[in-house]
Amino acid sequence: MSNFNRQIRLTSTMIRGLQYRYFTTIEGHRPTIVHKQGLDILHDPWFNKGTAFSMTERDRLELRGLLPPNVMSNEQQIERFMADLKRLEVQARDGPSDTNSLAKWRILNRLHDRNETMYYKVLIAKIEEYAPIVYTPTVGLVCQKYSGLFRRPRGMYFSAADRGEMMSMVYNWPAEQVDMIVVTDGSRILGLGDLGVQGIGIAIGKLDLYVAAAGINPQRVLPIMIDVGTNNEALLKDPLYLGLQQHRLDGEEYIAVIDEFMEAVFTRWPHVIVQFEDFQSKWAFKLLQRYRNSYRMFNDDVQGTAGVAIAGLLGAVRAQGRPMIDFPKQKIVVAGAGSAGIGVLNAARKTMARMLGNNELAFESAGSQFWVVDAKGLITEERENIDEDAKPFAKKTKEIGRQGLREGASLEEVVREVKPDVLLGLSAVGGLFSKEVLEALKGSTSTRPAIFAMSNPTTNAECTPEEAFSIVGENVIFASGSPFADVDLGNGHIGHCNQGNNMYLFPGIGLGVLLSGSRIVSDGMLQAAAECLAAYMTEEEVLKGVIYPSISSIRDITKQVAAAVITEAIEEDLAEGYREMDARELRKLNKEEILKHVEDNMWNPEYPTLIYKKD
Ligand SMILES: NC(=O)C1=CN([C@@H]2O[C@H](COP(=O)(O)OP(=O)(O)OC[C@H]3O[C@@H](n4cnc5c(N)ncnc54)[C@H](O)[C@@H]3O)[C@@H](O)[C@H]2O)C=CC1
Ligand SMILES: CC(=O)C(=O)O
Ligand SMILES: [Mg+2]
Repeated sequence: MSNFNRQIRLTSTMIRGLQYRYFTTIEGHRPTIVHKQGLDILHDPWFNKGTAFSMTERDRLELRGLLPPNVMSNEQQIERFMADLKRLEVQARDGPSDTNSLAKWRILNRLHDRNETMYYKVLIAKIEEYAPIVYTPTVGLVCQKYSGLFRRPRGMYFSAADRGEMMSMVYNWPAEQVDMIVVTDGSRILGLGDLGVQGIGIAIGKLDLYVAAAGINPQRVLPIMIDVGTNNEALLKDPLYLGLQQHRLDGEEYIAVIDEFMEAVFTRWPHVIVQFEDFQSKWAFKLLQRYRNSYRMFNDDVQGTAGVAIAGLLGAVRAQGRPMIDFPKQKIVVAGAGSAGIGVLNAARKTMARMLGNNELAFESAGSQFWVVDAKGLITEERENIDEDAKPFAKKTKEIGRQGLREGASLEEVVREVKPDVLLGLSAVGGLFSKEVLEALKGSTSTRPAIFAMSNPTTNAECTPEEAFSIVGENVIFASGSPFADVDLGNGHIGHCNQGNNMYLFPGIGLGVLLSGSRIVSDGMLQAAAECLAAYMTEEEVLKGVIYPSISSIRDITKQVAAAVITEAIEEDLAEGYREMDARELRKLNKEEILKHVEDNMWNPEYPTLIYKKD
């Protein structure tokens, strides 16, 4: 090729490259019109790009001179930010500490308050590192200290003092459209109990995952705290506590507040989805039954946790080298009969019953596979004042007599006599799976017993992976609610620590419900989400004891879960569509197209080109 021809070819390649960049800029990053300039832009976290404003944009927005002259690329900006966080890691020579984690949370939170796009860029890119900061375990610490940490409000507060006002105050929120609300009354935050108004931290953390994992637009999420008081005596006495300093409302008064809140948010945003989070068990089930057929809502602790547990339990069966259909043969001991434990028990029983033929006999037979232990020991039909929700799982006196057990038997006794395949903890009691309990589990009839220490945060885990692998054996399957590092078992063997947390489902459930346009969240949609998560793991992975995916793939898992939820909504004739895709269009899509539709609707943190126009 002559030099001339080479030159022509090079030039046309360059032009094609330029055209490509030009067109992708137009297609992918439509300019955004802003009505502010100068410092007002820099102080608005939604539009602020900090040092990444280009020179032309600085001119357009009257920013010239308000920023240091060197324009940074996105990558350089993140590098500068990370250097700050890395310095903290070097300082923490003794490993992660609460002080260190809180310092990281502060740094990230400050980034959120000045540049939201970059905050989500960092969170998505480094989700493995920062999910434990914005979510469990650090979010627990943040909630405990929230009255001191509070600087800028994030979300809305509806209090018992706002009765009669909610329908109008909901219009104080600036966004015309809200897709996702996470609401708590702060009565049971993780395993940390009643934290009152400070519980808003968990709603914020969950919504950060909605943005990072499900690509819900951060301008359309709303964390909400319903402050009906607190029964936490320390907070009631603390002069710096930010919430209502009165005991919690109860009974009809409490329900009236929640009813008013639901009516207000659904009146302003009829398409919103409301996720109930960390309500004490006493109310979790009642509110779920009250609203689930009339509002687009679900309870994450009851329903999200159940789906994640089912996926893990099915994974454990596969890890034993058995087909999933053998699930109904598993003997399962559950420690904890609160919202999470009972949610898991109901879902696991239904799953087993379906596998056994889906009739009354199958349902009865499935029930006999569970032994439930709460703070008073084994629950049997002899239990006085038994909770209605726990009643279906109370053991028959005759049956447990044959097993050498009795009402109130200790967890250790139950594990020793039952020799279960699975020991699952949702008790909020750190260390409940003591040396004695784990020793008893060594007698399990399973080739590969599974331990789910699902309580949060880390200090509330029923046992650590080190304890599980060292006491029960290297073959054990282990999952915990909060993240733990894998365990080096020596000889090149690694004991894998799975994170069994509802974060693998709630973002996909929310996104799927949103895009399907279904007016309710049906059991079938939740089941489809759980099955999708279970099927995500390959045979090779589960045989290695890996029953949940790595959090680094959470955006992909969420996409798949959302697609499964939409597909089920279509099958159940519940899909009504959302925005430009109505129900008729949605029904025409095949599997691949549904996945693409989900992906196309996931928000990505990219700086838009800003153009100024006078108001
Ligand atoms: N990994 C995950 O995705 C999730 C984990 N959780 C965790 O589950 C835990 C429990 O949540 P809820 O059910 O809402 O709480 P809850 O307080 O309503 O229930 C706790 C249950 O544990 C029982 N319990 C207390 N002491 C016990 C003991 N010594 N032995 C056996 N049982 C005992 C209680 O009697 C009660 O039935 C929390 O730590 C929470 O963080 C909850 C939802 C999701
Ligand atoms: C993970 C979660 O939802 C909980 O611990 O309550
Ligand atoms: Mg929760």
